[in-house]
Amino acid sequence: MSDAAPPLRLAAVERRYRTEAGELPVLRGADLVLRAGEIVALVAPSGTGKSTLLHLAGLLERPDGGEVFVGGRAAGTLSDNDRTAIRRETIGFVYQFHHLLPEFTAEENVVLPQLAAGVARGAARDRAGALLASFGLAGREQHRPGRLSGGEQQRVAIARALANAPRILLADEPTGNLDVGTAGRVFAELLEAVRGQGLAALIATHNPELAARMDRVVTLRDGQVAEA
Ligand SMILES: Nc1ncnc2c1ncn2[C@@H]1O[C@H](COP(=O)(O)OP(=O)(O)OP(=O)(O)O)[C@@H](O)[C@H]1O
Repeated sequence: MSDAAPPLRLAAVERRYRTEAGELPVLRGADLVLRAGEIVALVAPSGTGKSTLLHLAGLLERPDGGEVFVGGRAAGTLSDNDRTAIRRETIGFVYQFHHLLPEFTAEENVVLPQLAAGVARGAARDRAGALLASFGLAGREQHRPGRLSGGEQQRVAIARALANAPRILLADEPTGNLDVGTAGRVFAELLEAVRGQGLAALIATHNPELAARMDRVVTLRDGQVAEA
């Protein structure tokens, strides 16, 4: 991995879905560079491909054309196992709905991705505790998601995304499921964590006030990334 390379680069990325009505071209040559420490808002109308772009950027899917570079490595040439390893070690995800494992405690939800990355359980628990405390969740580590508020659940999901000290954070409407006041607070905490750790972030939101708190705003137009 080259230090000079940006954490994330999309080059001429294409994605088409096959539907009953025929082929739906969603991304048609999308280019995007995410520099180290840069927080970019992705603001575009519903159905224009924000989630699709985030899935491709996060190596959850492969593009139909073009290339995704993570830390300068072309992801298209890698095996599924290598892509999984890069995703686990380099990229953190936050979704609109927390997707926490309901039968596990808050702490376990933050510990598990670390165990998957080979971290010893003791160290993983220490890091989970510190992360949860940084999001105001000290004392709630042993609660299952069902016993936490929506804002608390989303804070645990953010802590989980940061568990393996990623270089890149990708978020799809991370506070879209919360009331306005809670959304504003959780979003501020998310940005503080991302800035504090010097991560590059790409965050899709429909909320222009939240977008204005980021470094740069991009949109999707005709299947391409454009400055907003
Ligand atoms: N697996 C799929 N198969 C077929 N069509 C899909 C699939 N996933 C997404 N689409 C279509 O692709 C387009 C882009 O979807 P996507 O979810 O990326 O948009 P979005 O900008 O994230 O929307 P929203 O803001 O509503 O979440 C939409 O028209 C959607 O219906």
